[in-house]
Amino acid sequence: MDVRIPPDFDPIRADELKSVERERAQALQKQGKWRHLWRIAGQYSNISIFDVETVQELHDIVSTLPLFPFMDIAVTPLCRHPSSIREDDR
Ligand SMILES: O=C(O)C[C@H]1C=CC(=O)O1
Repeated sequence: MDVRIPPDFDPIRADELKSVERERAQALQKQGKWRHLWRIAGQYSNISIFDVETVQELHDIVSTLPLFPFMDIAVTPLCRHPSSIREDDR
C-alpha cells in the first residue's frame, strides 16, 4: 500500500484519518485478519499480509480503510509453501 495524500490536503483532517486508520489497523491485527504490517523503509508505504477467507473479504477490508481514497494498493495472492515450517501459515 502506497499512501499518497495530496500536499494541499488539510493536515488536521489528514491526522484524523491517520488516527482512525491506526485504530482500524490495530483492531484487524488483534482479530488476526491483518497478520503482518511492515513499513517500507524510506517510503510512506507498507507491506502487509492479510489472512482472509475470500478475495471479497480482502476487498471489503482494504476498501473501507480510512486512507483508502489516498492509497495505491497492489495485491499478490499467497498460498502455503510446502517447505514452510510455520504451522499457522496457510
Ligand atoms: O501507514 C500506512 O502505511 C497506511 C496505513 C496502514 C496501516 C496504518 O495504520 O496506516
